[in-house]
Amino acid sequence: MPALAASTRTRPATTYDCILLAGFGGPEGQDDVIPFLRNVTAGRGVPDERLEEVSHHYRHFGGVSPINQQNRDLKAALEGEIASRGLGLPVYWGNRFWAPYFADALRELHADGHRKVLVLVTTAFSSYSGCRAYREDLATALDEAGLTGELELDKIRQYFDHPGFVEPNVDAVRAGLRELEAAGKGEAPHVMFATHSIPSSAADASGPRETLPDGTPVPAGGGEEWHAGGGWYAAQQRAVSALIMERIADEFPDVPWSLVYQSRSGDPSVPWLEPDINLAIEALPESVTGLVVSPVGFVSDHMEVAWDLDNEALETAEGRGLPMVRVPTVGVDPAFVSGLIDLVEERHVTNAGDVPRARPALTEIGPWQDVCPTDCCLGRTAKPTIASAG
Ligand SMILES: CC1=C(CCC(=O)O)c2cc3nc(cc4[nH]c(cc5[nH]c(cc1n2)c(C)c5CCC(=O)O)c(CCC(=O)O)c4C)C(CCC(=O)O)=C3C
Ligand SMILES: [Fe+2]
Repeated sequence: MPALAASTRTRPATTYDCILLAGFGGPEGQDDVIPFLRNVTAGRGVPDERLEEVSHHYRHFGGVSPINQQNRDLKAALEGEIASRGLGLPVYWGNRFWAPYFADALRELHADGHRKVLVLVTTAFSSYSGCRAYREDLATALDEAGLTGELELDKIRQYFDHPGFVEPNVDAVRAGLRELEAAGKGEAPHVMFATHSIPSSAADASGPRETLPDGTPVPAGGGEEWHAGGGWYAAQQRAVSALIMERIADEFPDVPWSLVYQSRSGDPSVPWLEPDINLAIEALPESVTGLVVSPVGFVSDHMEVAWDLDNEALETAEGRGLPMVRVPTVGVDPAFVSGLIDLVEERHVTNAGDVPRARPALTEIGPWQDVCPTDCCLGRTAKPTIASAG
């Protein structure tokens, strides 16, 4: 392309012609609850008692998970940000486990004439459940919609340490500590970063096995701090949690904190990431005067937050007379929305072969890879995926 054309352009070349917001999905009424849970657990051997137990969480809220409305709100916010930047990229929305399903969204965007899709996943960290499963399910959905080979699907990088994800979390934790202080409980606070537990084997297999995002080989033996215990999934979470605490140290220095896990399921004899948040709350020293819980592992205040934190963890804290403030997830915070569109623009330029944009990353382990190697977050079986190398 002639240099003149590039220099006179006011917006980067449009490499993609639409965005697909890829969500988890959730039930929207009592009749949806069991079919939704069967979708989530299909082929995983999750016992009926567990489905029964989880169905109560949803039943308690009228069978409605807040997650779909949260994704509708995020879609609208992304559309607003795209319009304000003059990017002209329509946003479609599809889910892994509830309508609108991925295949519905792919059929819709294909019928509208789109062919090059940039997928934006509603999870920040790297794991089978948070990255690869979305990529596998999109490959399956392409097949189901008869569109394999018709559509090109790429995915923005996992954004755990992108400023758009980090800054709202920093603000939230800071506000939580101020709230404890205002309530007279800020003398000896503790901060917990809560994230979804996953099987330890899945955690160990999270992220790339052979090649780091910058192309260098993964060190043998996993001796590096970032790779010690829980693979990349836990390493990313440790790094982001530490960063958030560093960011608030000007106002709240030396506040003790911990990374804890929630919502474990499956066979109790199979090891999952620990400690569970409830046990961790019980184990806090008597001297702690107040607890701030930040659900850093999630991007919206969906059921895992509304139930497992706002009911269960809160009850545990109340049980020992400990004031607890659960602070919000990024949701539709303008900084998060704008950060996601920065990530879209970053990819636009990269793929156009134009001058690469800065790839902001606030921890040493980012910026995360744009394209996952084939062995990244590998599950039990290697299924076809979108957006992987080779
Ligand atoms: C890492 C991770 C994320 C974060 C990344 C991401 O956001 O994707 C996440 C998010 C979510 N998980 C959710 C719900 C559920 N997760 C389940 C089961 C499981 N999650 C797992 C992991 C994760 N889950 C795992 C290893 C299982 C075990 C079974 C299996 O291997 O598949 C089950 C089945 C019942 C149970 O066992 O609890 C349910 C109902 C909802 C929707 C909430 C709402 O409705 O508002 C959301 C956003
Ligand atoms: Fe889950």
